[in-house]
Amino acid sequence: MPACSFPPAPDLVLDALTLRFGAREIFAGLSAVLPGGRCTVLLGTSGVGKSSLLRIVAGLEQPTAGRVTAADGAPVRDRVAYMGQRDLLLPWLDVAGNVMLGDRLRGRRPDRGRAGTLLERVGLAGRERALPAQLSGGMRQRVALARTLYENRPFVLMDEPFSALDSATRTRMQDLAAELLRGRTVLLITHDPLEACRLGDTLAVLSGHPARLQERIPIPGPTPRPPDDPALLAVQGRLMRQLMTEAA
Ligand SMILES: Nc1ncnc2c1ncn2[C@@H]1O[C@H](COP(=O)(O)OP(=O)(O)OP(=O)(O)O)[C@@H](O)[C@H]1O
Repeated sequence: MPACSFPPAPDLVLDALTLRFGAREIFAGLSAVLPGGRCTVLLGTSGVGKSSLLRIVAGLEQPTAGRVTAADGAPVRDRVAYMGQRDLLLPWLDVAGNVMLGDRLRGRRPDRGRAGTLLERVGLAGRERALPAQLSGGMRQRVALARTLYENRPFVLMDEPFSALDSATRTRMQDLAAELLRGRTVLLITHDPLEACRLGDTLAVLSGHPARLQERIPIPGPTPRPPDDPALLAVQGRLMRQLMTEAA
């Protein structure tokens, strides 16, 4: 799979998004631009509204008000690859079938070769015929990652995509994602400050009730950053302080 088979993806524009569940306002009038071809990492305390925001961008949740558009004016929804917190693998399809599910749903001919290459890259070569029930949680998450990468979309939305992985596998999968998602507009949720600083071009913290996006933190230099990169270490300390203040 090429790192990016189209020009850098456009900005995503979040325009005055409001979300209410009953009387509870999760966020109100939230606006932001997610820079095109860049990875924005979204952090914040549990329950603040990160997944809801991601689902709105994915078109899976309707905001109470506001809208999400792409800077090129074309519709967003059919250009999105979404990887949720739950792997959403279909239990009756084998691993390769799950990776190629999108093509099957769209009535397109699946590309077995590309699915196989991606499964190899996520460390699951030889498991193409396994059923999801025969896999560990971390393996299932890597199948979901392969499926997301297989989709080859300009907008990629990922909700804690590496949470079930041991730290060595997690680091390898972060490297793979950074390589294969280069040039796409990515919004990635994580609770892991190191992961945020390895992968993010920009960090955004969502906090408060209703939630607001705090001042964004840019990190210079290409991703994935090595864990001892000086730019990473400087921002990680600042980020930790901010997250601890928000959680207090
Ligand atoms: N369909 C729903 N109906 C009612 N309330 C909901 C619904 N979905 C989410 N919520 C509430 O909205 C708030 C934000 O949830 P959300 O899952 O977006 O948080 P989060 O920041 O992603 O949390 P976490 O980090 O734990 O995944 C929570 O209080 C949650 O209970």
